[in-house]
Amino acid sequence: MSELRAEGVWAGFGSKVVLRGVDVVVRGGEWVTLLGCNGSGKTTMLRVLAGLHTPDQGRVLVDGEQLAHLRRRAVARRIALLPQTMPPLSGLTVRQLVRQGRYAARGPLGMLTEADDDEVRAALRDTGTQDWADSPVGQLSGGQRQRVRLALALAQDAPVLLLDEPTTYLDVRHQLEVLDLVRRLQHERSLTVVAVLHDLTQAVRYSDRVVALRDGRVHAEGVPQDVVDAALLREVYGVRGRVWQDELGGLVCTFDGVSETD
Ligand SMILES: Nc1ncnc2c1ncn2[C@@H]1O[C@H](COP(=O)(O)OP(=O)(O)OP(=O)(O)O)[C@@H](O)[C@H]1O
Repeated sequence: MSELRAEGVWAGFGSKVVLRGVDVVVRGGEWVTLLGCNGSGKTTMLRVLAGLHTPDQGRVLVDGEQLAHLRRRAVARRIALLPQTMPPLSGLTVRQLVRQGRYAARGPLGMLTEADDDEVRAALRDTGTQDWADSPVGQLSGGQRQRVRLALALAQDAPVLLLDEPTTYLDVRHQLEVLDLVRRLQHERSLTVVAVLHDLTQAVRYSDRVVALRDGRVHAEGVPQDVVDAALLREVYGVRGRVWQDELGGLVCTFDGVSETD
């Protein structure tokens, strides 16, 4: 199980400061969800955690090793990222694309072995994408493509999985299927998961802990039941709403409107 730790991270784009001294600890095997309104820095934080965006100050450690001291491939063996957007997928078939996940771990000149193909098959099977293995990715629907992209990240077989809005484009059934799948893999493969989710009910249901960002700082963190409340809706999202427990014990958020105070 891998622990991911960000210490005092400041990061941005040129003179634009996005993250202002963020500390986040994700313990091995834990699922932490980053919350926050549009533009609050969630994607930037995920990219910092993936070693793809270099902080201006502070550092990120995976199992006590600084990402900045690891080679790109060594990072890829430890951390896989499902990004929010991907470049156009050209004419690759689903299998060819998912095999790219193995090259991320092996290097572009590395030969793929039977064991690599087993990983690819497992990723296709686990995401329910094996029926499209020989179809061009470009011919799939947005939701089907999203599941293929998850397969690509899983094929990397890294102990840390970072997911930037993994349920985008998915209908509600496939949203739950993907989140259930990630939770199953979290337990079966002892994955450490950091996700960005916009649906608060889902965030509460699937996360061990949540970290809410506001103006580039950690505004609140903890177990979801402690953190997600009406004050968080107002302070972090600027909406009036209620958070209540349904008869099955799950937290549900109901929104009444945009807050006048924020
Ligand atoms: N490449 C870039 N160049 C300049 N500014 C950027 C760039 N990428 C993001 N930003 C800015 O950084 C801030 C944080 O963006 P980020 O994508 O991290 O937010 P987010 O919380 O993930 O938002 P969303 O919920 O909309 O995905 C925003 O103000 C955004 O405009």
